[in-house]
Amino acid sequence: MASTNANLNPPLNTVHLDRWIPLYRAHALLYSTAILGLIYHRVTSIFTSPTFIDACLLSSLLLSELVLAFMWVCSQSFKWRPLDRQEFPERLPDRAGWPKLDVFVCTADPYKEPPIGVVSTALSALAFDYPAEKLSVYVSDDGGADVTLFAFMEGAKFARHWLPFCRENGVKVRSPEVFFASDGCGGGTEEEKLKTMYQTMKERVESVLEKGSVSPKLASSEEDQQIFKKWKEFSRNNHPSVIQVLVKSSKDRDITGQVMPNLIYFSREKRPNVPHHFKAGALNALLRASAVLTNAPMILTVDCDMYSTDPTSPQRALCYFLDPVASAKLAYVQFPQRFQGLNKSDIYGGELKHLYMINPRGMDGFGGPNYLGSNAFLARRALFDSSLEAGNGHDFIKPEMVIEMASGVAACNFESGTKWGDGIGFRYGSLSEDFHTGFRLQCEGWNSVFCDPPQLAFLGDAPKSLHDALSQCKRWTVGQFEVGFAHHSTLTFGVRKASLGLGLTYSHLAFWGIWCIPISTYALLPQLALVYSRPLFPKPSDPWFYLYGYLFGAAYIQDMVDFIYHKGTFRCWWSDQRMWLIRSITSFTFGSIQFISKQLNISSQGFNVTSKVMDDEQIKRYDEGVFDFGVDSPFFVILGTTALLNLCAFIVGIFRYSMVAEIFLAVFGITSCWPVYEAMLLRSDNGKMSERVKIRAFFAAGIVLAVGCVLFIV
Ligand SMILES: O=c1ccn([C@@H]2O[C@H](COP(=O)(O)OP(=O)(O)O[C@H]3O[C@H](CO)[C@@H](O)[C@H](O)[C@H]3O)[C@@H](O)[C@H]2O)c(=O)[nH]1
Ligand SMILES: [Mn+2]
Repeated sequence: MASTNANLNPPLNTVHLDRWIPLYRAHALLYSTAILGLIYHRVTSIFTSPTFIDACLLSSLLLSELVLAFMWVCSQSFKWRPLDRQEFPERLPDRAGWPKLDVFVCTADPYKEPPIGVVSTALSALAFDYPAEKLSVYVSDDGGADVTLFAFMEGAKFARHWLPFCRENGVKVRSPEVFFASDGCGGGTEEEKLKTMYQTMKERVESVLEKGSVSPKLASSEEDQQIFKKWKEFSRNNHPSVIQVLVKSSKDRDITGQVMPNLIYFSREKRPNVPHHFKAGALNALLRASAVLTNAPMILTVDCDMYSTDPTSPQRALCYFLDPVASAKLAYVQFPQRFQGLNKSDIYGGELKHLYMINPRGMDGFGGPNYLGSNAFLARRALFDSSLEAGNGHDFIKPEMVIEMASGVAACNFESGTKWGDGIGFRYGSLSEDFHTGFRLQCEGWNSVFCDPPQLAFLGDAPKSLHDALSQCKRWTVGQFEVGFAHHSTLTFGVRKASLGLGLTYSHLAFWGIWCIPISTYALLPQLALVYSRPLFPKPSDPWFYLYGYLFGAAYIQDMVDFIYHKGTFRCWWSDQRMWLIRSITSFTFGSIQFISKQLNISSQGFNVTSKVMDDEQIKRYDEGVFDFGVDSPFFVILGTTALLNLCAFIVGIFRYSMVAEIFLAVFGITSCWPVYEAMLLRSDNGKMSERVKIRAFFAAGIVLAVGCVLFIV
């Protein structure tokens, strides 16, 4: 299929179906027959099992296999009709016909997200190759931090030099932080001058960050001084809305006299005891405030660490928004999230290739990818009809009045009694507001597009410590469950309102967390069976043995081929699958527990922002590909326990030849747990596992063995 657009000749974009689809489907057919065979075998062996305990043990394996089968069925829709798209920005109409663009950069904590990094991200968007009078960059500061505002005041001054420099030298990566950390572009003395300017600004910002507040002396004007004086009474969760227009397109010029885009600092009002709904709340407040100020029909959301690496990416998005057919119900154009500085084997699977590259292509075949929170161009009208809003894009006619109006809509109680967060704007009720918002939009009949051009568009930071990576995944697990188990569930509502294919893909993501059941079972039960010599799987002489072998082998091989086909390497695939196992027994397990306690009102945890700072030693370890177990975390206790049990099973059961399947699982467990043994027994650096964690792991392993003894022997 090559669907071209009849109205436009030549088209702005084209779509092709993946050429391997027949192969995927043939394999799916074969594999599903094998799954049915396995379930049949399990059920019959349960009914013919000699004792009640045997029946229970086999039933728990059956439960695990049913979960795996459910996840497999859902995942098939990613493979059913993946799409490849191509855009032709050179065919876009004249710039005069382009819509306005508002960019939202979110930050939440100056100590976890260094302000200078946020400024660099914002500058990379400010320097987009886009008509300056149509572009506005907003930074949403949920940390309500004066140092962030200070950093942006400095950044605004720097931008006057930076934008023309990028334009004149054809710079691609327009984040100054990244540009100056690299070799630059051979821009001569001008480049040297800018580098010094940037370094000075960075040092000023960092010294303010160290001091903890901006002394009014640092402010460059009387007016700015007044602003920082007010901050004395502000705290993170108790302050009025602050809106500062730092660069004003209608008035400010860069050093070459050219028009500049708007740059606006924004921090919504926050009060204790008024729920603020984390990032979704911030985006909604900004959605309203920006409607008053600039009201661009196209919005780009980026996380503070996701800078642009291609100044022309808005033009790619336009290839869909200006296409009369594709744009009719288009809610967003999603670019992939890619990450910088991953080590060679990507030990923590930070690339998340399935999540950010493979799955969205698959969802595109059914109406579009989920919204990934960052790197997405959204149609404002899909989020809310801004013509209803007071103000409505005043282009700064009466500055004081307009700012007052914008502050009014950013008030913390503005939303009470309205449909904001439920039907309008970014959706509340899930810690994964991006997942929830995309899902609901698609259920309402909106489409999306996955735009993955050969030229990288955005680059960001992935967690580079094991604990951070697992905590982030735990938050996602809770957030996705909140969508999966909601009244408007992905499985029921999604399948009905969006489509079967899309409903299943969303369900696959929403129910990730239940992978903890099969993986934990497979990581413990066959190993106990091996220790106590009580087979759970068929012997190699039994033909059913080969069915299990096929199911395991084919799943792994398909995953590996898929990974490598999508520009991966074998080593990275190995890390990716190992991290999936690690996440399953840690993040998914704790996430599930947290979700349940939240439902039962026992406890609830908010949005724990991922830290974007690390100390030098941590960075060195990461770069060398060495795992970091250096914090006391319950995640590591579970990992230690699992590693010990697999080792123990292997040592005790190595000669039980009739239990080949169980021995294989133990060996597989040991191979996957190798970094855990190193951290427990062989290492002496600060990233090793602490004594406390080790003792707990040994203790827990002992308890599991004792329980196993009761189950298998008594
Ligand atoms: O109360 C909050 C919490 C977070 N953020 C911002 O949200 C973004 C994402 O936060 P981060 O801690 O980096 O979360 P990640 O898990 O890395 O982010 C992924 O997952 C989030 C949902 O869980 C999405 O919002 C993100 O776009 C997606 O990249 C950052 O820019 C934060 O500043 C806020 O603005 N307010
Ligand atoms: Mn992030």
